[in-house]
Amino acid sequence: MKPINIGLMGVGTVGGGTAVVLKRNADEISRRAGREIRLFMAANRDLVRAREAVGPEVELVDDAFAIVNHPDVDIVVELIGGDTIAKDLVLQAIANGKHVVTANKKLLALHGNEIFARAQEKGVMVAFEAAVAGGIPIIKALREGLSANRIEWIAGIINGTSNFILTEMREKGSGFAEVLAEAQRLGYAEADPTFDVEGHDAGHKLTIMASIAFGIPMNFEHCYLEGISQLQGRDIKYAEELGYRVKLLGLTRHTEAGVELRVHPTLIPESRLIANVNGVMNAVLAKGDAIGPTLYYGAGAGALPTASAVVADIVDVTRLLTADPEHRVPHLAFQPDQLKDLRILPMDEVVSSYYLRISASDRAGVLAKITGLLAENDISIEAVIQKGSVSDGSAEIVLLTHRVVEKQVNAAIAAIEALDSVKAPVVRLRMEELNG
Ligand SMILES: NC(=O)C1=CN([C@@H]2O[C@H](COP(=O)(O)OP(=O)(O)OC[C@H]3O[C@@H](n4cnc5c(N)ncnc54)[C@H](O)[C@@H]3O)[C@@H](O)[C@H]2O)C=CC1
Ligand SMILES: N[C@@H](CC=O)C(=O)O
Ligand code: NA
Repeated sequence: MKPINIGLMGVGTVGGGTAVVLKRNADEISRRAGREIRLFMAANRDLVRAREAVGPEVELVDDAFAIVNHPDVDIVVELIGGDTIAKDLVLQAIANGKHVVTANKKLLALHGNEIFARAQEKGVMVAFEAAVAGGIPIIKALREGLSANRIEWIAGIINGTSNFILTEMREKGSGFAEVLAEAQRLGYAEADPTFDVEGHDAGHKLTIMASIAFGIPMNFEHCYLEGISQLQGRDIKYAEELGYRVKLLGLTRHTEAGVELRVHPTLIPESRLIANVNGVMNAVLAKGDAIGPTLYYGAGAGALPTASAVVADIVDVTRLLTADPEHRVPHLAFQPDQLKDLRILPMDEVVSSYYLRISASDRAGVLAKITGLLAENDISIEAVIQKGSVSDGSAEIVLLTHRVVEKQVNAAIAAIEALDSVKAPVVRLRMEELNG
């Protein structure tokens, strides 16, 4: 049987890793796919670096359109990133009837609705396992393994760079900028690392998972994003004293009122497995009504782990090439005409528990005033610690609340900040039990 010809666009961290895995495991891969899979052509801006990665036998070009328009390329692998040229290339590949494998979560979260519609019309596959949680086969698990379930919620540590930064800061006391530079050197970070540390990348991945889990279109524009750049070391420390770890979490939940779609630093009880996921590792907790909570763990970024997912998609697509398009697994798990446009809840309507840190004058009666304002807003307190007076005569009060709608917490914070004895903005972090 004729080999499957791969056209690789972008030979950087993930593209280079993909070339390595395709070559190193060629025998295993073709035994699984049922035919030889060969790297036929590659495109990269820097031809010298790309040549080192792909070897002498592969045709190398600097114009990726030469790949999507080449009649002998069967599967186009997009590993350039971003949503400008990558979008044009993917749409052109689809228009030319080629199957696509991509690791590009930004492209899918922002333009997936259009891309999957075009792919559907042309009867081609767009596979994207590497786009969410790197090497962890989470797309496969959500789309196929849990297809009997009504998925209730998903919570994930889905940005390796942020988790690496939080871990290094906590364990070694390293500085934020220094650890971010290390994450960039190791190839974990996005081309623009603000996407990692401000929560955008996790938001892209969460958007894709919510779409597959609940059968909704991509809704990235409604995803709430808060990253780790403003997180302070003392809050991580106080959280630990109270038995919690702080993680950048992507959380999506199907409620009667709509779908929560939010990314933010989150306190998680330290006894949970997911609270102990460190470094560049990712983990996704998915709760199905039949199976209960399930946990998926593995490397969320880096050349070879991400290539593992890219190559698995290439194998999947190869196996299904001859299948009637109607009998393939739908791109977004649900049949395309069964997607529902559910409402995404604004943050005001989200229900969570909260960590509040209040810097107040160390005077009698201040704590009573604060707890009074919380009570006025129907917020009950789970724990309080007061840190001793600091040199300027102020003290820090750290409170954990029970679950309450966010609008009420915002109202209470505004009232607390209006007190004469409160001098600085209240620090507010969300807290999730994640116990099913
Ligand atoms: N690095 C990681 O651990 C992971 C990355 N991803 C995604 O994989 C994709 C690629 O990421 P990386 O490999 O890290 O990026 P990278 O920056 O290392 O590689 C991108 C490559 O594309 C090339 N390129 C840029 N514009 C081009 C153009 N117009 N024509 C041809 N080549 C061009 C660059 O020269 C570079 O070699 C992105 O969508 C990223 O979000 C997904 C999961 C993990
Ligand atoms: N920049 C991303 C790469 C993988 O998706 C991350 O750090 O997780
Ligand atoms: Na994955």
